[in-house]
Parts: sequence; structure tokens; C-alpha cells
Amino acid sequence: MFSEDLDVRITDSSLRDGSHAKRHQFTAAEVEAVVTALDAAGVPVIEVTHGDGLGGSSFTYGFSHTPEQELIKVAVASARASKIAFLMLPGVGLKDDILAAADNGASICRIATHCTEADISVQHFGLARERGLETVGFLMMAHSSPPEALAKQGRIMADAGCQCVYVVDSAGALVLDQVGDRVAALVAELGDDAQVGFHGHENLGLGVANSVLAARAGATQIDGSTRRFGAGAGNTPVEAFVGVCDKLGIRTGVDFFAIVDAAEDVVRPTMPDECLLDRMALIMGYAGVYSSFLKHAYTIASRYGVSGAEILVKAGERRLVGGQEDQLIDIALSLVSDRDRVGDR
Ligand SMILES: CC[C@H](O)CC(=O)C(=O)O
Ligand SMILES: [Mn+2]
Repeated sequence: MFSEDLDVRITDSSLRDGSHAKRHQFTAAEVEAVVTALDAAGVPVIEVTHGDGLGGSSFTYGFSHTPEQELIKVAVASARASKIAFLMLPGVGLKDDILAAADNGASICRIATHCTEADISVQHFGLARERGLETVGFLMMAHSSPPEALAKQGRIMADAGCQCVYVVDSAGALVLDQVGDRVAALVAELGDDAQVGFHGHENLGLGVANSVLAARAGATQIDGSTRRFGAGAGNTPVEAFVGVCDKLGIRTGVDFFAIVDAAEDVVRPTMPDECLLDRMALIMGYAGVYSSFLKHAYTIASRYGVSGAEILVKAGERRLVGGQEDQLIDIALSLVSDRDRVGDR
């Protein structure tokens, strides 16, 4: 599926996972600048979509500054060698959105489901393959399922036409061997039927280490974001991962010095803030909370005058999954009523 000169193929998610951190405000000029720089550094795949995937621009998830199909067109026009990928969550986006992205020149379709719900992706993989797209499946919140259960879900995706099933550590909650064990279970289940990938978040500071263990366990596609530009504390930093891979003899095809320059000179200026390993991000990793809830938790905490950290701890206890952003409001209201009850005594 990709050049034999690579041991792992990197997908940069700054222009999709970073969209969460930027509250979906990417402009066409920013996408052009980032794609041009990443392409020149040799990044083989660049993902461009609203943070919540095709169709994500909405009241619930946050409206995009620029329609994502426009951004996809700009990305395709700016890339010389990189392939442009897009993400879609069945039910957030529609099948027509996949066809529009393909018409706009994107060539890799990534379908994401909660890690126990792979069966809702079947028709989307079928459509994407029919349309000639390369396919990737995302099993999100993978920390919440044991390796064997994840492997069974991966089998559903592969049988539907998915060419690479990802272990997606949405909460940045997986620790070292927990990644290796999940990747190994998928590799054993899928054999030659599909590749295995890993998508990490930095909430416990393990993005690079977890990605190396994923590669050692047989993952051949690894996600990251340049300058960690992603939800929560961000994703595996591509530039650090490339540097580590160079030292370990893992071939990524990405030029270390060029990607370091791109991170500092091109990606950083598009970021509202650095993605930090701060209290809120650490709690997400520790409590197993979906990274894309971070900005919502900040907004809701300030609207209801409650602690964002407490919202996240309770979100972890409730085992919320992607799409349940509105439950953060419910948690905030329960914190307000607990506080009022104590005040009444
Ligand atoms: C809302 C989709 C989500 O951000 C996908 C992803 O990157 C993850 O689960 O980590
Ligand atoms: Mn992510």
C-alpha cells in the first residue's frame, strides 16, 4: 500500500485533530501553508477535516471558520507528494460527504467509531472502496476495551473493506505495553487482511514511547501532529517521533530538520496556544476522557462557574464516549446543585 522504503507511514493530523485545539477556525491560507511545509518535509499523509470529522461543523461540536470541503480542496492543491486524508464519524457525517471529499481530491477515507461499535462503519468502507479510496478504520477510546475485544472489532472493519485498523488512544490513557498488546492482538487477528495503525495523545506524556511500542508490535501506520497540535495535550509530536525513529533505524521518509523547522516556523504560528500537559490534560489521560472534550469542558466550566477538572473526573467515571459532549453540561449542572445543597445547610 505504500513505498517499501518505509517501515512506518506517518499521517499528520494537525489539520484535523488540531482543529479541536483551534476550535475549528482554520483558514484556507493556514491550510495551504501547513500542507506546503509538511509536504516539503516528506510527510506522506496529511489529514484535513473538522476536528469531529466530515459534517462536524455544528452547534454541538463547534462551527468551522471555513467549510472543510474548501479546506480539503486547498490541501489537495498545495500537496505535491503527500496524500490528503479525511476523517468521518458515521452519523456525524453522511455518505455524500465522503463522495464530496473524494471529488475534491482527497484519497484516504478514515472512518471512526467507538471501539465497540465497528459495525456502524460497514457501509462506509464499502462505499469508500467502491469510490477507489484507500481506507483506514479508527477504533476510538481503545483503552476501554481489552486486546481480544478490540481485535474482534478490527475484524469487522477489515471484512468491510478497511485496509488499516487503528488503535486510537483518544484519551491518551494507554500506557506502554497496553498499546503493544492491543496492536499485537490486531496484527494476529488481521494477518495480511489489513494493516494496523496507532493514534496517540500526549495526556500522560507517552505519545512517542507508545508509538514506538506500537511500531515494534507490528503497526505500520502511525499518526502524530506536528508541534503536538491536537486535542487534549495534543498528539504524538511528529518531529520528535521522526527523530526517535531515525535513531532507532525505523524508516519514516520524513526529513527531521525540515519537520523541526515546519513545526516552529509554520505550524506554531497557526496555533492559538501550545498544547500543554497541564492539569486538565493530565486528568483526561488519568481518568480516560476523550481528548476532544477539553475545550468543551473549559467553556462549560466557565459558563456554570464550576471546576473544569471536576467535570473531567466525572466524565471519566461516567465513561462518556465521543458524541456525548452534552453530558458535560449535565455534569456541570449536577456540580452546581451539589454546591447549592451544601450552601443551603
Ligand atoms: C471526534 C473524533 C476524534 O477526535 C478522533 C480522534 O482523533 C480520537 O479519537 O483521538
Ligand atoms: Mn485524536
